[in-house]
Order: sequence, then C-alpha cells, then structure tokens
Amino acid sequence: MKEFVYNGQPGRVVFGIGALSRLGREIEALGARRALVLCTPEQRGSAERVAQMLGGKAAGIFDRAVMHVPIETARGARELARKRDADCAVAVGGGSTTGLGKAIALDSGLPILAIPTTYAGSEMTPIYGITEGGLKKTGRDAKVLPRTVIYDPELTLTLPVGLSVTSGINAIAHAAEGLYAVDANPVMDLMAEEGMRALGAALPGIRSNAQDLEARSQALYGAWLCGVVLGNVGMALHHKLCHTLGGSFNLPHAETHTIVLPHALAYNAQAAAPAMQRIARALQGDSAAQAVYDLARDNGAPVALREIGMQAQDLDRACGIALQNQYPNPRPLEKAAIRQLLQDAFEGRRPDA
Ligand SMILES: NC(=O)C1=CN([C@@H]2O[C@H](COP(=O)(O)OP(=O)(O)OC[C@H]3O[C@@H](n4cnc5c(N)ncnc54)[C@H](O)[C@@H]3O)[C@@H](O)[C@H]2O)C=CC1
Ligand SMILES: O=C(O)/C=C\C(=O)CC(=O)O
Repeated sequence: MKEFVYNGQPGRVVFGIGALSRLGREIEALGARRALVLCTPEQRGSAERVAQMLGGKAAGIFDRAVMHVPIETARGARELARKRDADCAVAVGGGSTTGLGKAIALDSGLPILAIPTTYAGSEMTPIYGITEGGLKKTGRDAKVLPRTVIYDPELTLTLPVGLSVTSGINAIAHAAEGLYAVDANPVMDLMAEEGMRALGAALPGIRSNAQDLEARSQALYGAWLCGVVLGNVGMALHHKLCHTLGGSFNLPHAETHTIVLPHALAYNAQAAAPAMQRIARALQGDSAAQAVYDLARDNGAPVALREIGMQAQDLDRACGIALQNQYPNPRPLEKAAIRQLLQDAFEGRRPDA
C-alpha cells in the first residue's frame, strides 16, 4: 500500500426519512439562538416551513440564492445576517444555497446547518466559490464546512427527475475523480465506490418513480459519501473542464458534469486503470466511461454539450482555458486530445472504451 495522509473533517450528520423534525434539537446542540434561513426563490416554501419550525429562533429568510454565488448576493446575505444579529445560517436547498451559506461563514465564521435537497455534495466540503466580475474564484477554508447536516430524503421528493439524474451524476463525478486524485487514500476509495454504487442503483428507481422513498434515500446516502470524497481529496481534469464550461460559457452545472464525465474518464482510462475498474464495478458496467454514459442516456439525461447551449465555435476557446492553471491529472493534458474530448462531448458520442 502507498503512503497516504488522511484528514478527518469534523461535522455531524443526521440522516433519515423525517429527519427534519430534529431541526430544533440540532439548532440547540449548536448553541444557536437566531438562525437566518437561506434558500433560492423557488424554494421559499421549504424555507418558510423551516422558519416556522424554528419559531422564535428564526432570524428571517434570505431567498435570493443563485448558482455560483455572485458577490452582490453574498453581500446582501451577509448584511441581513448582521442586521438580524444571526448567530447561525440554515441553508435549505442545493449547492447554490449551501454555497451562499459558505459565503456568509467565510466572512463571519457563522456556523452553517445544511439541509441538502439535491445530490451536489457541497454540504460535505470546505470548498467555497464566489463569483465577482464574471470570474468564479474557489478556495478551501475549514470554517465554511457545515457544522451539522440534516439529510431528509422526503425533501428530495420534489426534485424533478431530470435534475435528480444529473445531480446524482455530479456526485458520481466527485467519487470517480477522487479515486485517481493525487492525494487519494484507501478510506476515500471505499466511500467513493460505495457512493457510486448507491447512486447507480438509485437513479433508475427515481426515474421510474420519483416518489420512491427508498431510492431517494439511497441516492442521498450516495451523495453524502461522494461529497465527503470531494471535500477530502483533490479533483482532476473532469472538474477543471466543468468549471471552465460552467464559469466561462454559463452552462448548467449538473448537466455539464453529466455530459463531460464519460469523456474525461475515457481520456484517463489507461493512466488510471485501477480507478476505472472500481468505477465500472460500482456501476455494474464493463467500462467506467461507457457505464457513466449509459447511466445518463438510459435515464433521460442529456449526453451532448450542444443540447445544453454550447456553441461549436466556442470549443477552441474552451480547450485553451481548460489547459490553463491545470489541476493534477493522471494523464498529462495534451492539447489535441483535449480538443477531441470536447468535440466528442459536444456531439454526445458514446466513448469507445
Ligand atoms: N463547493 C462545493 O463543494 C460544491 C459546490 N457546488 C455548487 O453548487 C451549485 C449547483 O448546485 P445544485 O445542487 O446542482 O443546484 P442548485 O442548488 O442551483 O439547485 C438547482 C435548482 O433546483 C431547485 N431545487 C433544489 N432542490 C430542490 C428540490 N428538492 N425540489 C425542487 N427544486 C429543488 C433549486 O431551487 C434550483 O432552482 C453550483 O454553483 C456549484 O458550483 C456543487 C457541488 C459542490
Ligand atoms: O464551484 C464550486 O463551488 C466548487 C466546487 C464545485 O462546484 C464542485 C463541482 O464542480 O461539482
């Protein structure tokens, strides 16, 4: 076995159908008295329910979370937290809402209680992202890691099937790249494989019945494990490509991950063979790249960048940006091969192996 370093990350997880009912006790355990509730405009109803459960401990609702945390939104939320004398942020929603909570925590150190409603996994990471002047900056800081996470599968029943599938594959991407990360370790490998297995089994169940609570529970459990992997080890080519396509071409986050992952895995297939075997085993396929592609296609997800708004004339520029500030990757980044990868993803070709 290779030498490795494992950093345990503090954080309390409460998991189960109906777990939201424990909110009051969890706020008390954090020692909080005034919690600011965060959400997207679309999830205002869930935030109101949460605020009602908090009763006198609710410091208000900030309902302007959007993707990639624009600095103006972060400033608005920080200002409201100060005005209302909040000593805790409760983020109810997906990665955008958790990300807003992180922007507050980064500034003030306020603890976050996260209630995830997608499979993005941000609640398990010390990674934050803030967008200013059209540029998204990401970083790691222990103080943005949520202190408590309540996973209640009932809250995911309303997540549309399409987004459930792509968000689940966003989570799978964290685990897949964690297996070939420069700082991979055997503990994260176990979580990565189990997380992918749970999601790979759950997504077809959700597709056939979005109200299937057992499938929803499996998916959320898988998302948790995959999020832990993202929070513990570094990411590689796939995440770099998705950050390029999302950040510079405004492509939707989960869909972009879903489309790019098979091609990033095909690119790394020879250089990271043991990781590929584990991914294929977890998803019950013969090849990692094809198994991810089939999971997306067979469950109605987009498989081509051109389906989600990418323009053919932007592929050269995307390739150029992806080659700058490279993340460590098992196979060196070769310009012609990366350009071909983007072409394949643009057209939605099923990888050969
Ligand atoms: N820092 C980190 O570790 C990570 C950050 N992210 C960030 O998170 C953002 C993407 O987060 P996502 O969760 O993919 O999307 P999101 O949080 O933007 O949610 C997408 C849409 O789905 C709605 N929604 C969420 N849960 C729902 C539910 N249960 N029922 C009905 N509607 C629901 C939201 O209101 C929103 O309109 C990106 O900005 C990405 O960069 C994603 C993963 C990890
Ligand atoms: O952009 C961020 O907030 C940081 C990480 C991610 O979005 C992870 C991902 O690409 O899913």
